[in-house]
Amino acid sequence: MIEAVGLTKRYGKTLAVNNLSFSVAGGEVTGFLGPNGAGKSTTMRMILGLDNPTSGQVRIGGKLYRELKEPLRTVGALLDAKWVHPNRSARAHLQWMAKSNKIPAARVDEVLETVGLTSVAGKRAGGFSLGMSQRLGIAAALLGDPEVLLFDEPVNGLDPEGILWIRKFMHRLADDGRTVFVSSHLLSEMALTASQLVVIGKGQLISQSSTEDFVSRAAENTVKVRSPQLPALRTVLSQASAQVAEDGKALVVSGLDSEKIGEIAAANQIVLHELSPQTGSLEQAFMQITGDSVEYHTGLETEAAEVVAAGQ
Ligand SMILES: Nc1ncnc2c1ncn2[C@@H]1O[C@H](COP(=O)(O)OP(=O)(O)OP(=O)(O)O)[C@@H](O)[C@H]1O
Repeated sequence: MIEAVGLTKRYGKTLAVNNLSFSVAGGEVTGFLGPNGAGKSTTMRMILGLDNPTSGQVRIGGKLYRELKEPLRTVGALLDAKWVHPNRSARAHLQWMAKSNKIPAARVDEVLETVGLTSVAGKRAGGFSLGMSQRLGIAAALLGDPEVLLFDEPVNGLDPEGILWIRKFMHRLADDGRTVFVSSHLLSEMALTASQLVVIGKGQLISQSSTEDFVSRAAENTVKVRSPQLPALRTVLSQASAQVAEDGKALVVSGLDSEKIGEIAAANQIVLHELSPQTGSLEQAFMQITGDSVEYHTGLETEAAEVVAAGQ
């Protein structure tokens, strides 16, 4: 369990994190989503005691990081996968970490096995691919068998196989009952990985909810209806207080679900050729909700929104 209350971090004139409160529960993967520069890494560093909040606080299992007696046994983190001594082997790197944290040496081979690095454990970590480095970073995070795991942009730069591996691995950790908090600006990836979302923009909380709720709340849910009797259908739907727009030979209806629309059409003996709910995507929801919170507008956001809209 992670609990942030009024968490704030100021760097000179930059308010990187602004009065942020949220909580992350065990047994689920929680995504930490926000545009570039939103304050995700700063928040993660404060959770891990690597940066001090200007005000507010964040607790792990009820304790501040500095109050944890053996931090690695409570919380493990993958912040920067390339943070290893390049000439050390994977095993030597983990042995050094285990020793300095009073973790039994036998645990090293266990975590190497867990992340699938046993066969390359004796090789120089400096020669590892990004995917292997990520696995080594995850092995390090798991050394103390912690209840809480933080991953900062873990799939950045990975190939599809590496992305799939990380996604499945996170689900496994959550299924064990652990608290898994993972930051990303990749929305589609988060939709597949996380069942809960904490969304921030410009350092402030935008939303905390299930991924499902986030999408359905933000993206407009409409129903596309085609009929040879469009004018009559339009009239009866408007009378039922639906908002009706015309899109070529179809109507786009909001304010009524497809069941209700079908019933109204049947009651009025109107033939339907199509009745299809149009659900918004996570991308649309994200654009809509964080639109005003993107720190540096490049025009790409609008372009991306148009691409998403055109694909619907
Ligand atoms: N050490 C620092 N000194 C000064 N400003 C900083 C420092 N660290 C972060 N910032 C600023 O704080 C804001 C939040 O940065 P942060 O890296 O936390 O965002 P982020 O959401 O992780 O972004 P990204 O997705 O690009 O990694 C940015 O404006 C950044 O420039």
